[in-house]
Amino acid sequence: MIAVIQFGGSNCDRDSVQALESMGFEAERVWHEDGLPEDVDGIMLPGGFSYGDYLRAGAMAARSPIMQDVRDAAADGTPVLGVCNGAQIGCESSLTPGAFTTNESARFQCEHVHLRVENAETPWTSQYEEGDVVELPIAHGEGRYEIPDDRLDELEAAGRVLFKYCDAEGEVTPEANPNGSKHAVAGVTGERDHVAVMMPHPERASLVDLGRTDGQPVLDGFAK
Ligand SMILES: NC(=O)CC[C@H](N)C(=O)O
Repeated sequence: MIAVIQFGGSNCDRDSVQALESMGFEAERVWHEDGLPEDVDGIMLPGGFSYGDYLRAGAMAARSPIMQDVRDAAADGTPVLGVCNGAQIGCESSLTPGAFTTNESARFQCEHVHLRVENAETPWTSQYEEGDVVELPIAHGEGRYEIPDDRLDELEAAGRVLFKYCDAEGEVTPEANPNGSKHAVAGVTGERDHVAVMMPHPERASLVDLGRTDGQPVLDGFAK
């Protein structure tokens, strides 16, 4: 069973469960105060506005006791994927490096973007080829990836950048970077690649009925 953790203000938990179920996974919403069930095969931190994004997006949810269970499960090899607010929570709880902060535009942005697959050898990207261009939706006000330059160089060298924002041809340009993320980073892995976070929403592009399935390969990472 994949646990989709719900905090006060999460709003992509139902969509995430629906997308995962449509792909044949067993998935359940888990209220954070109830703690992590024992029989968990995967953990998704869904999008939304946990605690109203007060302090910094994800900062308060990261301090919920369930996040220690999530870190322990991740250390034991349970796959963890944080999407959007879940990505912010992932970074705020040290599952993944860096931080997501206010978009360069200082506005909430809701649009479709192109992403280039930087490393196709992670559970979340193994169904793509390196350099593939994927189209996924974004919807965030605090999606600008920030991290010290030398740390980012290390991550890039270690293949820990999953996706970069790019144009339709796969070129990484300032114009194609919707939020001003450093090096156009849209998603990174933790120390081990079964833990990953990304700002774009794969679950919003995983239902055949909605006409776009570019996100399914990401969610399929839970099966790896
Ligand atoms: N869709 C979401 O998860 C919203 C992300 C977030 N809390 C923001 O606006 O930055």
